[in-house]
Amino acid sequence: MSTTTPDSAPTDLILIRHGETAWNRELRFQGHADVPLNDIGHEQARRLGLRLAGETARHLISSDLMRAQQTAAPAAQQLALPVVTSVALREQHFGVVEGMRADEIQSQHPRAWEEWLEFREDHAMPQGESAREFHARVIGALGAVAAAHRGQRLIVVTHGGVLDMVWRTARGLSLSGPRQSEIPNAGFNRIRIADPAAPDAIEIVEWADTRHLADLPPQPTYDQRRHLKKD
Ligand SMILES: O=C(O)[C@@H](CO)OP(=O)(O)O
Repeated sequence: MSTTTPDSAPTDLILIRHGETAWNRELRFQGHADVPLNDIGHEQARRLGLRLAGETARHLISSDLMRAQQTAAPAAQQLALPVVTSVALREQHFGVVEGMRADEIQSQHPRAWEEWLEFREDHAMPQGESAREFHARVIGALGAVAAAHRGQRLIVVTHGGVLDMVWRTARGLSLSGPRQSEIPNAGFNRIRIADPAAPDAIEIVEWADTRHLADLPPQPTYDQRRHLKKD
């Protein structure tokens, strides 16, 4: 029996947003800032590792930022896989506002904050990356990963913004406008890419499943304008 994978087989990607950090709980913009998991985030990662142990994944790829690598570590141990890191799977770059809460940005960079609230795809925070640039980076990176491991099952640990780009692309939504999907820390998402040469054609198979996180503290909730608390 042949063990090669037919060229037509879709690539199955399990996409994970990293576990919680102190800055997630404080609703601070993180972007490329390298923030570690907090205690809840480590417990989320541990539970995720147990859940992923049942997946026949062949590769484990992670954003090189610490919060993603720390989330990948228990799964790597369960599956006895090395973690391959990728700079291209980092969060959107938020430039000078990284580390700030919404109220701090509003007082220190009022114009940038006003523009942010318009959610235009060509807007970038000062010294940051626009949604359009970010989309090209991350969908290109996922296409390259799918091409390198065609027809296989992979685990990719990455960030909320990356998952937002995947959701918009799969649903044919504009890159402008606020997020329209739930993206919990350490949630489980599964997508398929049929043709790595056309990575925009994404099928969403499962999204935002958090059954493995039951009875952990509730995650901070956001209104449509990310980084603002709902209440
Ligand atoms: O950078 C951040 O603040 C958020 C934005 O979505 O991303 P993550 O916590 O997933 O890295």
